[in-house]
Amino acid sequence: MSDESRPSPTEMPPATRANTRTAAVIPAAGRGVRLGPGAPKALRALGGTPMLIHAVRAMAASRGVSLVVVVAPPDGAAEVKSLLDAHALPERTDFLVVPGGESRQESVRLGLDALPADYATVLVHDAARPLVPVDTVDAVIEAVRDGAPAVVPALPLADTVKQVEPAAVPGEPEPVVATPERARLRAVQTPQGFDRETLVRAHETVTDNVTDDASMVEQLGLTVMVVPGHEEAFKVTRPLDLVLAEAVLARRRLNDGF
Ligand SMILES: Nc1ccn([C@@H]2O[C@H](COP(=O)(O)OP(=O)(O)OP(=O)(O)O)[C@@H](O)[C@H]2O)c(=O)n1
Ligand SMILES: C[C@](O)(CO)[C@H](O)COP(=O)(O)O
Repeated sequence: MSDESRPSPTEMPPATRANTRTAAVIPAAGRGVRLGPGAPKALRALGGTPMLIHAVRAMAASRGVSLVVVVAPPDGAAEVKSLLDAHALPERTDFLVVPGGESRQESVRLGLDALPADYATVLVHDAARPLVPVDTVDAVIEAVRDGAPAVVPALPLADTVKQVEPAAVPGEPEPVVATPERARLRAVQTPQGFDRETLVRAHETVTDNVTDDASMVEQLGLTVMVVPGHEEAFKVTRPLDLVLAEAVLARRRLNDGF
């Protein structure tokens, strides 16, 4: 629905208006094992500021997001609360901090459990994707509000992908069993956007441990829609990703003149 055809908030009946509210859940409870030893990944510095603060700002930059729920490392909720207090964040946005769980799936569920009743749209955004541009966030929200039960931002792949028979011994050559048609493949990012009831049902129904919320909705038999992702929404997973993130941030600061 375009902005012109959507009723303005004051024209909507109260129930509908309340139902358009969007909250962002940020799972930030991971250790970051693949990044190497150190503090939990979300608390590590990027351009001198914790990665989590960048991710929170990226969500709060969208005028569609009025609540951010940060899912903190299990023993780090107090530290995360202090960090949010210490950094400038938009006044129009509310913040909640809850302790996370053993898996990403559990952390997201704990974030969902903390949501007040009047949020009908939920974004789930990795703290490990600190540089997602606001246009990507807005595109995901728009597609959910237009009626999709689940929306993911995604990019076409740069590399050909092979499906293999995994080697019994790591590092040994692996036989290729298929080459999926690259034009039909997409690399999925976050924020992923959901009709809240759908995401809650997915988390209640899917018991095998999956890291991608949208794939849980697929398991319900519902269609997940894809909107264009962004190169700068990459996930900081390994050490080289942190080098790239520092470079992207430095370029932004240069372009912004500070
Ligand atoms: N128990 C967990 C595990 C992961 N996450 C979050 O899920 C997001 C995506 O996970 P990933 O990048 O894989 O982070 P880690 O699990 O920390 O990474 P690793 O597998 O390298 O330890 C991150 O923001 C991470 O903090 C979480 O909230 N709770
Ligand atoms: C949700 C996600 O970021 C989509 O690409 C991804 O599934 C997270 O996976 P990870 O195993 O936690 O890195």
